[in-house]
Amino acid sequence: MSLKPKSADESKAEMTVRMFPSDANPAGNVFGGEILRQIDLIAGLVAQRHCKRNAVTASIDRVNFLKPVMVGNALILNARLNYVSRSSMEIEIHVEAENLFTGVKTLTNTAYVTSVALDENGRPTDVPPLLLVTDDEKKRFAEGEQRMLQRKRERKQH
Ligand SMILES: CC(=O)SCCNC(=O)CCNC(=O)[C@H](O)C(C)(C)COP(=O)(O)OP(=O)(O)OC[C@H]1O[C@@H](n2cnc3c(N)ncnc32)[C@H](O)[C@@H]1OP(=O)(O)O
Repeated sequence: MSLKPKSADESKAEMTVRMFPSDANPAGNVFGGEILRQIDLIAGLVAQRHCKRNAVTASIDRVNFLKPVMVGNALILNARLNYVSRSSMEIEIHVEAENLFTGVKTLTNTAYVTSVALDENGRPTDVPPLLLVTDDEKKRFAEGEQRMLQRKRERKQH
């Protein structure tokens, strides 16, 4: 039975978390690994909202650390699906740090996560197609497809 297409708006997510001293690296700003953890968390949430199944992270790539995040900042993560193939889903994540004293928000990170939906036996399984409505959604999908093909080429080289 073919799965009903779903829009990216149905699964998109925003998450805000406060950064504490326990999230810091020895230099005093937020540890990159903590930001990656939050990226992985929100990507998994978006993927499972879309496929309504267990989904695992297959890759996290093109992670940019553009500016440092300070302890005390709120970390605001926005994530949405760009592209889906048979069992894999590409999620784009943008991270901003909000200075809670000034309200100034700074784009600090961008990343792509690929999640793969698994069936009851832990094998990759079909996900609903992505419903593409706007020109922006069609552009994101086409670019996501190119990145997926590039990832496949790179995996073959390993
Ligand atoms: C949210 C979490 O914390 S999960 C924990 C961390 N993640 C994990 O433990 C996942 C460990 N990895 C795995 O279990 C496996 O490698 C899987 C499930 C990701 C892929 O399994 P494979 O047996 O390689 O499956 P297969 O080769 O059929 O590929 C399935 C799909 O995954 C995609 N895929 C596989 N490996 C990767 C990768 N490294 N990067 C991106 N996509 C990938 C394939 O392109 C394919 O996509 P498609 O079905 O849309 O065409």
